[in-house]
This record gives sequence, C-alpha cells and structure tokens, in this order.
Amino acid sequence: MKWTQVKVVFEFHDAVLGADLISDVFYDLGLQGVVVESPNMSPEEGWATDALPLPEVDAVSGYFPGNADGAQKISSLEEGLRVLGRRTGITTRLLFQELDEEDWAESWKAYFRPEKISDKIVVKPTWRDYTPTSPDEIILEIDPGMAFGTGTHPTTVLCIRLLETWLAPGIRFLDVGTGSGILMIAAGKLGAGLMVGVDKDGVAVDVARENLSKNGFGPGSAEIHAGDLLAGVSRTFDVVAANILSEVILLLLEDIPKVLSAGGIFICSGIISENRRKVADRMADIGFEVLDVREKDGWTAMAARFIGPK
Ligand SMILES: C[S@@+](CC[C@H](N)C(=O)[O-])C[C@H]1O[C@@H](n2cnc3c(N)ncnc32)[C@H](O)[C@@H]1O
Repeated sequence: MKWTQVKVVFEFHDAVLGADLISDVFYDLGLQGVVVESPNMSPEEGWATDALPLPEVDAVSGYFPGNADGAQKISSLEEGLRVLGRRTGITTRLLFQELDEEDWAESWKAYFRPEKISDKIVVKPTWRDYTPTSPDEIILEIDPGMAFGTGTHPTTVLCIRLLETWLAPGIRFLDVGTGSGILMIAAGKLGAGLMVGVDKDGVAVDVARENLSKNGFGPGSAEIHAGDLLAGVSRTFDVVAANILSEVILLLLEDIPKVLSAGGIFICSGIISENRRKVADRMADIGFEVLDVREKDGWTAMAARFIGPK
C-alpha cells in the first residue's frame, strides 16, 4: 500500500496555536497520526538532533492512504485549510510526498521520543528504550498508530495532570473519546480499579485495546467499545474524562450527570482557551461546580463535580 504524506507548511504569529489549529483540521478528517515540526523544538522536547536535522519551518504533516478515500480526504483538507485561513489569517503551503507502507510506518515514528509530562509521569513510545530517573516514576507505554494520543499533546497532558490530582485508588473511570487509550492507561497506572473507554473511530478502538494490553490491562480491568459519546454507556463512574473539542463537550455536558456516581468528577479538555468561559457557563447552568482549571499552550482543561441545578 502507498501513502501520501501531506506536509502543511504554515506561518502564523503564534506557532504553537497554529500547529494545533492545523492539527484539528486533520483530526476532523478522522486522520490522527500527525507530526508537528517547529524550528524552535529542542532535544528536551523530544527532537532527535542526532537522527533528524532541526526543521527550518513550522509544519504539520499527516499521512493519507493512496486510494480514492485518501484523495477525497486530501481535497477536504485543502478546503478545511482555506476556511481556517479565512477565519484566522494562517497562511499555508502544501507539500506532497508518496511513501511505501514501511517508510510511512517509520517516518512518523522517528519523531516520537520519551517525554516527561508531569513530575511523575513519562510517556514512552513502545519502540524506544527509556531508563527511569526515579523509582516512583510512572511510565505509560504507547504506540498511537493512527489514533490520537501520543500523550504529549497539551490537551492530553492537562487531562493526565488533572487525573493525578483527582483520581483516587480503586475508582471506576470512563474515557469518552479514548483515541490511543492513553488516559485509560494513565488512570490504570494511577490506581483506577476499572477503566472503560469509548471512541467513534474503530481504528482507535483497536489501537487502544492493544495499548492497554501492552501496559498490563486486560479485559478484567479495561473495556473499550466503539460508540458515539455516551450511547450504550449504562453504568456510572467516579471519574469521567473527555478530551474532545469544546463544541462536542458542550453537546455532551448535559448527559454527564447520568454516568457520574454521587460526588463523581468530570474532567474535560480540548477547550481552546477562548472557549473556556462558554464551557464554564454551560457547566454552571447544568449544576457543575468547577474545582480545578489548568491551562497550557492556549488550551484549557477543567475538573468539575456535579452538585445539581441551583
Ligand atoms: C482529541 S482525541 C483524544 C484522545 C485521547 N483521549 C487523549 O486524551 O489523547 C479525541 C478522540 O475522541 C474521538 N471522538 C470524537 N468525537 C467522538 C464522538 N462523538 N464519540 C466518540 N468518540 C469521539 C476521536 O475519534 C478521538 O479519538
């Protein structure tokens, strides 16, 4: 099978936000293994200076199958970037490269390295070696494949940091939009007794199952289902997380109390900081008390408890 690498070279006043906005255009097409390049990356941020020269431009790359579906998605990407450009002023230029299956598999893997994302937690690509720097370090082994969730995206990092604060041992955890399963793995390693994940994307469901298994979580402690948001979720959970875009979180919020146990915590991420107020206001209307707000690189995540309408 052939693959087409589409590299979107861009210029924007805020390169981190620009890369996130362009990545979202890829994610909206259901294409999730994106690679972000920036001339400002340092080896500490996971850039392999020994293996790869430092990039000269800001760019986001994604990989499309070399078939009719891939061609259709590339057209949608071009349209999505035109719309983004009109809305934000980002200027983009596309570069195309055809790759064989093996080259594709290796080309994006070269960009991921172990990364410390909190005081205690390290995300480690399964194909890299890593020696822990202290005995209480928690290592999340991950191969995201074509699913979202290397663990290093700011929205994921914020969720994991909130889980570190709000997850008590033995709890039941639900992850809405599990992607690679990274949040379920973090919850499991922080002591959750049961992790359930849902994703609308069948590829993500398979990837998440494999990642959970690689981290020692089998069907007894981890369940993953294909599904749309909470459709088909009939139990209650002590902590529910959703790292999805704010528009989706706004749709989801009203149903969250149905799947939260009394006193349970809802963690939401994927909120561009300019949408923070809109999400917080909607939460207050429904009866959530916001307990913790975290920000990183223009993204906001919140932990809240359902206390019931005023
Ligand atoms: C931003 S990724 C988050 C992945 C992972 N939880 C993390 O934190 O890195 C969002 C995920 O939500 C899934 N998703 C988006 N809309 C959904 C929906 N309506 N129902 C279920 N999953 C959805 C996507 O397929 C994607 O895997």
